[in-house]
Amino acid sequence: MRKPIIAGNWKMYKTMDEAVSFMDALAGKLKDSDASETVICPPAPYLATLVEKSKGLPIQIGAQTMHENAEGAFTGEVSPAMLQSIGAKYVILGHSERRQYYNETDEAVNRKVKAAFEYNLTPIVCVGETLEQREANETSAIVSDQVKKAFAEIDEANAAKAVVAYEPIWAIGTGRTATAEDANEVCAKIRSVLTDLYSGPVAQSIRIQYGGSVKPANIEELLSMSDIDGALVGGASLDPESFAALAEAGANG
Ligand SMILES: O=C(CO)COP(=O)(O)O
Repeated sequence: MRKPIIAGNWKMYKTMDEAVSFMDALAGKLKDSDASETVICPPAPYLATLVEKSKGLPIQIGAQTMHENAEGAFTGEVSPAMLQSIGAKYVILGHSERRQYYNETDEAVNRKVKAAFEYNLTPIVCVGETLEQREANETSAIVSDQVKKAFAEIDEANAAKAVVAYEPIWAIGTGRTATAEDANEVCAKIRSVLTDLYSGPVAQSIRIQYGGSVKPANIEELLSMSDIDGALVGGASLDPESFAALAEAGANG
């Protein structure tokens, strides 16, 4: 049985005061349940504060990206060792915005996935096709290739802990969600690629999220699908009421 995982990706939103108010508003609204997991991925300057604020709450804190090296002369970057040292537990890797605006390649994503495991961080590995690719019927090939490259040389023990997020690029921030059936079909394809790479039980234990205009109004249908084990949420994770509703759906489903 896979635990649903609801993760909020705040992207480049909120001031420190707003981030702290969000955590205060969320406290008491989340069910402390072993049946699901809830994660917030704030901008880097708020990570350490939010790790402190999350203590005693059923919520984990994750980063939105990281460098692949533990340290070095990489001005402006944040390393996996730094994230581990402040108590972050998750890291989003290969988000389509990182791939598009910061030229993150599949090979770079793979190096970061390896680094995440080295520092005991759970990677949320993002994959997804553009609208053009979907219209050209390339979704399955593109997403399969991204998954294979992200998991290259990752052993079974680590792979079993990973989270994969299927985020069709055309559904991000557009209000256009993939239908639950279409999203599930791609998530099932991802699981079949993972079954080819690893043993069946490992592929069955890897959690696969859907992301792209997820809201309280559509989360239950998405979570009811056989291969969707959670959601990676942008816009609707910024408001404590709506994020709490998403987390509640995760805990119920
Ligand atoms: O990119 C996303 C999460 O990583 C999805 O963003 P939206 O939920 O705003 O569409």
